[in-house]
Amino acid sequence: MTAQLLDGKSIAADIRQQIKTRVDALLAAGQRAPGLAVVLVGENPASQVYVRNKRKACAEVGFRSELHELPASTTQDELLALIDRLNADATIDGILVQLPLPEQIDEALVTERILPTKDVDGFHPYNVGRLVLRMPLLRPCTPKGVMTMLARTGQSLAGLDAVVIGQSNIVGRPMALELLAARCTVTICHSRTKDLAEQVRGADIVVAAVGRPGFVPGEWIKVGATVIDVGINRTEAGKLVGDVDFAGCAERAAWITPVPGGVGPMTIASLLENTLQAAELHAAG
Ligand SMILES: Nc1nc(=O)c2c([nH]1)NC[C@@H]1CN(c3ccc(C(=O)N[C@@H](CCC(=O)O)C(=O)O)cc3)C=[N+]21
Repeated sequence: MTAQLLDGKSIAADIRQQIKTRVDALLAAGQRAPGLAVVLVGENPASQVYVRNKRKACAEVGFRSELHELPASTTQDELLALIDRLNADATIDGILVQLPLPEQIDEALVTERILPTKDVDGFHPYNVGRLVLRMPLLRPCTPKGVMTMLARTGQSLAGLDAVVIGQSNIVGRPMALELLAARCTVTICHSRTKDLAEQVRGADIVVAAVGRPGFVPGEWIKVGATVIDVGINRTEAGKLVGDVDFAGCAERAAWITPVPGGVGPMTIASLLENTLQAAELHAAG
């Protein structure tokens, strides 16, 4: 392997340390700790793992977190009523409703019910619109975490060709907007893209967010490119693998993120940053 590792686990630990210092300063000034409410509906085992990791990270930096576990049979109105209560709760700065939700619940409607200043996922149309207009308030966590990692390579992003594979609302689209704001030339590829290999071959930055194990082979990677793997796929053996062929891509890339220990921990670090930012917004009134 020739690529340097973009070690999300270690960058995320740095960020937690910085946040903890700021929380300690808040507390020393007599202010309350930032508070995050996590809402988990149903019993998706992967969601339970993520939620546990998020709450552990909160505890580490001195945030208060509360978990609202609701049965899979929860109605949309019951969930909306909980969000209304959390919106009105002055000790709660951030509300995270873990996705996916059971099919009887409209995710878009739930997302829109969260106050934009408590929307620490950055999924509310208000926050999406702010990002489109290059005046972001709360930014989606995964793309924000990727931008933090890209900054750690020390390279200037202006003028680089970036290819984002995947066009989801939570990763691909906001990722493309972040890269565009950083003055990359951005291409969003998806299942109807005519020649994906050709697009990726020209890219200085490749962000893979497709949800298919090993989807991007090493032969597609331009020598010296930066490869960001957003995929989290669990194999039958219970192993966690990304969307790129790590060994093959690492032979050509200058920088690459591992899975696990790459984008995942950065997503959680960004959630902590957003929760602190929301607390500051709420303290300012
Ligand atoms: N409202 C909402 N917000 C989210 O941010 C959200 C969500 N719903 N639904 C599910 C996805 C997924 N997601 C991850 C976060 C951290 C890791 C993570 O820390 N991964 C570790 C491994 C964890 C493991 O062992 O499974 C790593 O990559 O090293 C993974 C995935 C947040 N999501």
